[in-house]
Parts: sequence; structure tokens; C-alpha cells
Amino acid sequence: MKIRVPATSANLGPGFDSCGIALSSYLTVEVIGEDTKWTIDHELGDEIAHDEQNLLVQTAKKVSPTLRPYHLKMTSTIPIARGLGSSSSVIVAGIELASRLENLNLTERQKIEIATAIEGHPDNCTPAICGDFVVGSYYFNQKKPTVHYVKHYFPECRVIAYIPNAQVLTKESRNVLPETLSFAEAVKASSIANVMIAAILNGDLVLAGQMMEQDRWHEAYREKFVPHLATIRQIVKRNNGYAAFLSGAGPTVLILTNEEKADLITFELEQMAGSAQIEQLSLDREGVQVF
Ligand SMILES: Nc1ncnc2c1ncn2[C@@H]1O[C@H](COP(=O)(O)OP(=O)(O)O)[C@@H](O)[C@H]1O
Ligand SMILES: N[C@@H](CCOP(=O)(O)O)C(=O)O
Repeated sequence: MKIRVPATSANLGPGFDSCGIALSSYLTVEVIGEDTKWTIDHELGDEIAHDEQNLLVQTAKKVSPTLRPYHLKMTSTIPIARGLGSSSSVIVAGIELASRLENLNLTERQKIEIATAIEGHPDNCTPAICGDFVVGSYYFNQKKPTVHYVKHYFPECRVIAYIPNAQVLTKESRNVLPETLSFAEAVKASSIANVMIAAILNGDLVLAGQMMEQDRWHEAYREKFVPHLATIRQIVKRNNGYAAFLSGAGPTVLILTNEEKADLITFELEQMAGSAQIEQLSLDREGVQVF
């Protein structure tokens, strides 16, 4: 059995902790067989555990504490701690692994509720599970954790990821956010997000892109992690791309454009100073898959 989970880009600018898209870069977990202890073969670096300390196993055991140990193989093209949902991909894979190995037959909703409770926000794990574009909310209703989510088709476009060669942990990037926002500022920020979502549903990426660049929830506070954002926005504007915004908690910047502009924008991004990988991706429409 092989489990494949897509990368995700959360927020899309103003959809903070709520909107996300799934992308064509993947984490894959292959089950080799039962074993006397958990072993995970991978080449993802020293910081990623090869034993039951790995987030994958920790998650699977949260779902099913009596799960017996397995020998697994993990591969991933999702860069770690760059704002492309690497932690979410592992959590979603862990939930799927437990569900399959223990024949739990978890529903999509159950998987989403577990993943959201672990992550604390649904914007990465919902598209990782459902694919495409998902808008979600997570709050406590009379102390009961409540998740609502809607999947919708995201208009066809080219996605370019500018991925700096430096990690920013989501936790670190959330620590710089303010604890409160004025009522007037929150009204403005949510109206921008609402128009962005409505424009996406209408297939209007020009308007959606304008809104994506008007976030008032988080990007300004995270500026120090993304000194490259302003230059990238100039490149995108000059070439009539749709938008550039912080992917998740950063430091990756995601660029949306139509097909004709993708190569030119990529070329100009490659000329920028600084050390980064630039990848052309597409939307993943399916979410987690089991082969
Ligand atoms: N393949 C993996 N296996 C185990 N843990 C992982 C893997 N990928 C990421 N993680 C965990 O997730 C952390 C990064 O998560 P986070 O800071 O939320 O960044 P991201 O934006 O990539 O999700 C890593 O430090 C590591 O603890
Ligand atoms: N809404 C979250 C999204 C974090 O995404 P990640 O890919 O950086 O883990 C936030 O902006 O903190």
C-alpha cells in the first residue's frame, strides 16, 4: 500500500487560517510490512526521525493507540518548514495509515476533524485531504470543536513557488502575529477575504488576485521572514500575473499567473538575488490517494 498526500498553500493572502489549495508536489508513504518496531526509511535529513518519534507514527498512534509497528518508506518533494504544508502532509498520511491498517474506514469529515484538531487550523489539511480549493473554519461551539468546510474548483492557472533556501517554522511565524485586531480592521480584512473567495467561485482570477495582495490579517507582521515579497510582487505586476502572496506561514511566495506569462515570470524570478528554488506547479484536484 502507498499513501500519497499533496503539498498545500494556505491563506491565499486574506483567507488566513481558512483558505487553502492543494499542489502537485507530494509526500508518499509506502508500507513495506509489519515489524517488531517502527522503522521509517527516508532521505529527508537528520531532523526527521526514523522511528516512532516521527510525526507520521505519532499521528497514526493518536488515531489508533494499539496500532502494531510497521516498516515504512517515506519520500517527499515537499520542502520542510517553507510554508507548503509539509507537517500537514505527514499528519494526513498518518491518519490515512491508521485508518487503512486498522480498517477504521474513516470518512473524509472524520479525517478532517482529526487533522484540524492536531494542526489547530483547517487551511492546510482540508485541501491535503480533499484536493483543489477548500475554505474551512474551526472554532469551539460550547466547548465542542467544530469544523465546517467547502471544497470548490479553483480556476485553471499556473502556480509558481519561490522557495527560499531557509526554513521558517510555522510556530515561529505565528508568534509574531498580534493577539487582537480592531473591529474596523477585522471588518475590512474579512470583506477583502470574502471578495477573494467570491471571485474564485466566479472564475475571476484577476479580481481574486487583487484581493490576494490586500491581506490585512498576517502578511505585514511576517515581513521580516519574506523580504523578497515586494520584489516578487513587482515582477508579477510588470508581467500581468494574477498575484503573489505568502504561502502559509512563509517563507515561500506563491505566484499565480496564466500560462503565457509563466515562463517569463519564472525567468525573472531566477534573476533575483538570494538563494531560492523556483518551481512551476499545478493544482492537485484529488487530495490524499491510496494505491
Ligand atoms: N516528512 C516528515 N516526517 C516527519 N515530520 C515532518 C516531515 N515533514 C515535516 N515534518 C515536521 O513538520 C515540521 C515543519 O512543520 P511547519 O513548521 O508547520 O512547516 P510547513 O510549512 O512545512 O508545514 C518539521 O520541523 C517536522 O517536525
Ligand atoms: N494559516 C497558517 C498556515 C500555515 O501553513 P504552513 O504551510 O506554513 O504550515 C498560518 O499562516 O500560520
